[in-house]
Amino acid sequence: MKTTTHSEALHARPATEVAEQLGVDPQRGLSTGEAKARFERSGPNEVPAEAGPGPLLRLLRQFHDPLIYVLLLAGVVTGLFGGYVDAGVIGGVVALNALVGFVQESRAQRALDALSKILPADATVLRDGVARRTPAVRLVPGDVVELVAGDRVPADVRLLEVRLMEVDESALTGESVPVRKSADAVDGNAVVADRAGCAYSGTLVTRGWARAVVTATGGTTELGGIQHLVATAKVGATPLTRKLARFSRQLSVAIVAVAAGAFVLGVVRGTPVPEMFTAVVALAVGAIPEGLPAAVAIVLAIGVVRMSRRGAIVRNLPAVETLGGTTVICTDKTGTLTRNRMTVTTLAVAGRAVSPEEARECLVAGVLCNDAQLDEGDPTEIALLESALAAGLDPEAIRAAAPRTDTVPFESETRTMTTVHGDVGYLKGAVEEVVARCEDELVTDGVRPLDAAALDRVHRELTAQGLRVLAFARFTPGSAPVFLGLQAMQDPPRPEAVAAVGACWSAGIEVKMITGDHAGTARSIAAQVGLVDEAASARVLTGAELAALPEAAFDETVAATQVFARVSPGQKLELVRALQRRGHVVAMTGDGVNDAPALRRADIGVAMGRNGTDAARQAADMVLTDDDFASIEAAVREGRSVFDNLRKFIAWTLPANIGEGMVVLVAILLGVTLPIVPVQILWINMTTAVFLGLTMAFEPTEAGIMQRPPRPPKRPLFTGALLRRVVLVSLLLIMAAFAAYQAQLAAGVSLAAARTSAINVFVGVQAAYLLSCRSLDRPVLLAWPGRSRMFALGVGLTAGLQLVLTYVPVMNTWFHTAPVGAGSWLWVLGAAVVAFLVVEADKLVWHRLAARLQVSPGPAAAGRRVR
Ligand SMILES: Nc1ncnc2c1ncn2[C@@H]1O[C@H](COP(=O)(O)OP(=O)(O)OP(=O)(O)O)[C@@H](O)[C@H]1O
Repeated sequence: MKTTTHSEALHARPATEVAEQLGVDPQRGLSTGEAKARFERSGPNEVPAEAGPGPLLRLLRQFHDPLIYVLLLAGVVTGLFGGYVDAGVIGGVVALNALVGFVQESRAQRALDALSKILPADATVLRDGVARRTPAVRLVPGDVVELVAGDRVPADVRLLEVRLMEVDESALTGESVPVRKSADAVDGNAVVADRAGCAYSGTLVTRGWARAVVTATGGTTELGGIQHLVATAKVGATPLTRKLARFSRQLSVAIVAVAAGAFVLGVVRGTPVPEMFTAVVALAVGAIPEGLPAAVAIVLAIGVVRMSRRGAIVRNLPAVETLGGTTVICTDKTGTLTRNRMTVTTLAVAGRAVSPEEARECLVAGVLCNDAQLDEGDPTEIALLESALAAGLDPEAIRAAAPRTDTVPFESETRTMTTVHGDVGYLKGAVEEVVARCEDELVTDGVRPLDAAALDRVHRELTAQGLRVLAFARFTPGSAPVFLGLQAMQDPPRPEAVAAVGACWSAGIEVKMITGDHAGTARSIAAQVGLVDEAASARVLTGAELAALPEAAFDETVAATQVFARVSPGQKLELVRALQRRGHVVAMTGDGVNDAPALRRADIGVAMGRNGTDAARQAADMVLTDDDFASIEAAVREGRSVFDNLRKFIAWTLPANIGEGMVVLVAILLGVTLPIVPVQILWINMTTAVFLGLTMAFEPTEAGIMQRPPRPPKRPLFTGALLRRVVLVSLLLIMAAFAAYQAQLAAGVSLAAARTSAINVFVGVQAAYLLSCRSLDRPVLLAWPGRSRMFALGVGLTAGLQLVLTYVPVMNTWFHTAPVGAGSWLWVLGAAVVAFLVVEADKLVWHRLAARLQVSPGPAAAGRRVR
């Protein structure tokens, strides 16, 4: 690992000295002006992205393809034998293909690049004595920052003041056990992993708090030095793209073999070598679905962009595929199903609801044991400030009168928070936790032993209304706390979440709630959002019950439970595992540092963009910009749509390609003149692949997409139905082209005109089949997916191009075509209609058959309820 003498000096010296050397007062931070001046010098705090290849290189790379080499060779050979025009056309087609590939690649990449920048990365920075959230890119050496559990360390820092801090440095050192930090200097020779007094950019604070001074930013950090910065969204291979790439390689080899055979056969029969050579090259180029992997990447990228518009940012491409197959969604309650806008509605003291006057001590505790400001902080704590304000108290004055001397911050594990203000301390948190530590409670006329039964009764009443209940206690350090009372707050469900939960149910996707809140509250909110029919019938398990489950019954009980309450983050991982063992594809939400393992393990880890921690976002496959459950449902819908569109694209492209190749092959085998000559095959291949095939990537979501069960995880991409369709349509294409060609010749037109008819018929059938592909399994007119501008545009453009090919003289010269009459166009129309009807009839027959052979329901369908 790279160590500079400069940073060695920093970790080996006392923190105060380091601050001094960096010219900053640790209590005040830099001044805004100084920070600005330093920013000019140091530049933004980001690791300069590795410059990718320039546009020219990327364009040239489009030619780096064995197929293109063959094609270019064919062009050269054709040219050498005097076929200058054909050679030119081949060259033009190759150039066009490269250009289209270049433009598409750039667009997909740009869309994804833009997305990766949406993820916010802020840091708490002290400047002019005030702590503020500031974009981490603005940090400069000398800045004083505060770090708490959940933060990603925004730059290399020397720790000034540390409270129980632990940092996960695995991104840097590979060591996955979090490291304990302190403000102490260590030996000058210590390696990065042993420098307790420093923290490094990109590592994660897993526990505690610290104040630190920035020592290095941007490219000069340890992480920048070794170029390890975790890039966010990346274009990468997915299981599907890998499968497809393998498939198209295998197919290519087979086709090349067939072409070689055809070449030998043709030459033996006496066809001139150059002519035969261009013919088999056309066969190969026509039949090989060279655009398949690229098209799949484009479809996925479009899916990512569409999802981002619906509030879901996908961090890795395979997630788009997986999303569509999700069978269960495990979601948080607060903020995801509810608005995370809390209002205290009830105060209770001594086991009964009381007026604000009677709950004064409880309200004061809510103000003091609280990190929020009225306009900033944890919504739960803001609600406590507001309730005090509403009761006529002045939070600022209360805080000023009792300055805080110590804090034990809130953690999901302990569910409590403690503050000390000189000789009085306050405790707030989950009712069970606080009660367990109190023996006495405050009543109007003094202190009496805690009436647990009365408290329990009122607590149960409050949670049954879906209220989130916090308990408060006061203590003098060293003695047992006195119970002060309860504040119960309302957090209304999001209306859009209610609709989304319903949509998930009808899509055969189970929704489970996992919350740190009380079982009663969870049960009531579950009923309010429609996650269960009524609160009483909900199957609710608490974290403690979960822990006590016998192993044998664990998976089954988890699968049958809808609400999990008082769950610790560690248990989320167990839940994911149990559901996966039951064959589920699991989406799991999380926002805390401790949720990271569960998010990683889940098939789709979902983190919150607004209220989540960086740690959760790093571990997630998808980030919700609005923290809203409805966005998960929308993403699943898009995921299904993407998968549909992929299948549609493949179902269209394979027969089109095979048909193109087979026209040549069949003619060679039969020893007849070619109905479509090589340059024409190239024309068809290039124009239709782009203007017809790619429109499938833009198909709107089919109606009813969320009314069918999730795709079984193991269903292969190439189903029997798809293969049958490929054979059928390839045959249709070949027959139509040959029939039109022969009929036109018989009618006495020129060879060029007959071939032009064959081309137009071929393209016409491809367009008709494209229409049919808009719904793969059901007759398209019955399952009409709605208007698609892209589809109309694609078909329109293709028609226009065919007219140009047919009637523009220069095209006639280049492509050996000739103007045709009305009779020829009737052939096009007829063939298109017949092909369309045949495919639709085929769907109808198989649809009926499939309905009769009803497949047995999968795990998700079994758990589905009728609503
Ligand atoms: N700031 C806080 N101070 C003290 N106790 C708190 C605080 N916030 C929450 N609690 C207590 O801890 C419990 C668990 O809260 P936590 O934030 O872990 O889960 P949650 O937000 O209710 O649920 P979810 O996991 O659905 O977001 C709450 O029910 C409450 O009793």
